[in-house]
Amino acid sequence: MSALIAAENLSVRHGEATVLGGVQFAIERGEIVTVVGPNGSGKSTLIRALIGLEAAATGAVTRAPGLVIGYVPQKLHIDAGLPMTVRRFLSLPRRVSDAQAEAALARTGVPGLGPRQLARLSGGQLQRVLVARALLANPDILILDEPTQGLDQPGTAGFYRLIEEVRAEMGVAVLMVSHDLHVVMSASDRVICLNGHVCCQGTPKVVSAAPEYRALFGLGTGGAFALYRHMHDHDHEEDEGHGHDHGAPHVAHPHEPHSHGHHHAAGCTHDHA
Ligand SMILES: Nc1ncnc2c1ncn2[C@@H]1O[C@H](COP(=O)(O)OP(=O)(O)OP(=O)(O)O)[C@@H](O)[C@H]1O
Repeated sequence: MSALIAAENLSVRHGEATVLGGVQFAIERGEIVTVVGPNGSGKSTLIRALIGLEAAATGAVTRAPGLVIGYVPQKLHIDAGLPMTVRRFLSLPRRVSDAQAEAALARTGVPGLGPRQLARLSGGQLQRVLVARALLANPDILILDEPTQGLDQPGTAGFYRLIEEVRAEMGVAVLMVSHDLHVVMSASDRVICLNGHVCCQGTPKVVSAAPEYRALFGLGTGGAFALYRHMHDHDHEEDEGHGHDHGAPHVAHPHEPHSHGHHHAAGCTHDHA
């Protein structure tokens, strides 16, 4: 299958500084891929380059012909003095019917919010409204930059469950940036660990075991890796986790779980630039 979107040896510069170098990856239809990395590692820059808001200094971004991207920005700058209902916001930039608007709100778990003022929503409600708006374009891929920033732990876990449900229902691919390592590890098919370049990428299991990842995030065996393995070994031994409700993260078992079969990761590229 050809990729929906791919970065091929992508570099991005800001002035003299190379912010991203030699980035290589591809996202296939229906995948949930998460980008992790420390502050300033180029995550937002990568997202902006993928949607065409930043130019490539070298390399290229390729998109499947006719690709529709549903973009959920990191921050929405809402002027509190400007009245704007959720319903009106959902019709920007493209007018949608009341039925379409309500269906999108219901799908993202916030039915009936249409008449509410955008500026008065809670952080979690606003995120869901942003996803609802992105889904109205019927995208092939949702791209979200730190969608759970400012949400509490249950809010974050609930948001990731929503993303998995949307993927299962609509077959949409998802690329997101996140700092919520534990949830990322349970809710992503693949993780890309970024630090100015791709340190490593692959399944959560492979990435969390990679020395590059551990050096950046300082996780021992009791961290996200153990959590991920626990959930996967006990919840669904043989499948890839598509469409499952993983529930809230819980404490890992101390015993060593047996390994199981899905090692389809790209593995780690030892390409310290
Ligand atoms: N418009 C710009 N001009 C110059 N430098 C920039 C610009 N935007 C970002 N940078 C720099 O590029 C680097 C990567 O920034 P970016 O915002 O992509 O990182 P990030 O991984 O998303 O960080 P965070 O986790 O803090 O959101 C940083 O060093 C940042 O200071």
